[in-house]
Amino acid sequence: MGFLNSKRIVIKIGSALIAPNKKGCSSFYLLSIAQFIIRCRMKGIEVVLVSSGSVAAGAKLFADNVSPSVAMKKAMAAAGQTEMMATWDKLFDFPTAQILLTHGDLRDRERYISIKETISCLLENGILPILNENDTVTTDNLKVGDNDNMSAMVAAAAGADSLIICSDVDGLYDKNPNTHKDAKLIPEVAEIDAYIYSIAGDATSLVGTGGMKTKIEAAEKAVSNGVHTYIVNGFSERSFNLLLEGNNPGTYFKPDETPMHEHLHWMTHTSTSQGEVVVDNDFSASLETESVQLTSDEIVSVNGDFSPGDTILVRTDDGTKLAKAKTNYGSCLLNYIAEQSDEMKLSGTFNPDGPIISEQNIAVLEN
Ligand SMILES: Nc1ncnc2c1ncn2[C@@H]1O[C@H](COP(=O)(O)OP(=O)(O)O)[C@@H](O)[C@H]1O
Ligand SMILES: N[C@@H](CCC(=O)OP(=O)(O)O)C(=O)O
Repeated sequence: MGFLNSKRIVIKIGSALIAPNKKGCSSFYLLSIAQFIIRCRMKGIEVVLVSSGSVAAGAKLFADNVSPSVAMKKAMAAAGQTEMMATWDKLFDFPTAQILLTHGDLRDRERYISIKETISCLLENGILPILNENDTVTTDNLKVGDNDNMSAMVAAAAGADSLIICSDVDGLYDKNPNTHKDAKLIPEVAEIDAYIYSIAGDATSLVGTGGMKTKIEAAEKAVSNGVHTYIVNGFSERSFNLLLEGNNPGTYFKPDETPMHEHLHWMTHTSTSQGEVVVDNDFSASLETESVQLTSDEIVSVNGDFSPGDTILVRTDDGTKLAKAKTNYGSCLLNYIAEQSDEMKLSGTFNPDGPIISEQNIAVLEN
């Protein structure tokens, strides 16, 4: 089992564990989680914490909080975040650090590198990084939206070997255990396929976001990065004891044997496309070969506004998503290339500064 051999882990804690029933923060469940973190560190395992709960923690401060507006939820997050950090902080006798992120930060390569470097520097200095989404400044376009997916992105940024997602149930069941008494726990998932997604439902608790669906999305991101991934019951101290004994307390997702290269993983699972290039079937066919190169004669059209270095989606006219790639050209120049005469495009030689996308920067998507 992978966990005990880990050098660095990410542990994600859901809202229900921090602020059960939206009545402010409670250390009731956090005590055994903090003990686990301390014991990991004593074993030499570096720990990064992704903690939800700011909205749930702040809710009690707002009079009419039954169906809060978006603005009120952001205010709850701002108020609850300080209480949540203070609650964690008093459980440790080593320093903690707060990192608040949006998807806008994670999908920008420079800011992503900065996050990576900060996390590593904190760990090297014995400080526990505690991350959450910066709910107050997010917009629909900028947010990850749930901390399950964010924890997988953080696991990649941190270069973690294991991701432990602590929830309010024992793991992934063949159906929602809160609504089906006969639901059975699935101890191990070797491959995340359509069946696994079909059994993963939404949250049914008062405070959770995303339910099992976002945990499966997170697991998919993590295993493709070679990360041992677990969904465990964070209410139970037993889960943490079992992990520390090298056993699986919930559902274990086996990591891919050949993890994606770091940059390709970031492009596929963290970055979002700033625009798209529609290509012909010759390019689709070339994806099956050893040397993939997009030439000007294979471009059908260019959509969106992007700059050199941005991530773009490469797709066919019928909408099939072929690849995500880092473009060496901006949309203006690619539009110009796409509009050239057939003779010029046929030569495929409009290449003043090298290839349109470089082979090592193409992440082929599975359809
Ligand atoms: N197949 C399933 N197995 C386990 N839980 C499921 C399943 N489908 C839906 N769920 C729901 O997912 C919930 C956990 O997700 P969520 O409430 O978002 O928790 P968290 O706050 O820990 O992220 C469970 O309480 C359960 O109601
Ligand atoms: N950023 C939000 C948490 C969002 C979220 O994913 O919540 P959860 O499903 O409880 O992990 C908060 O701090 O309230």
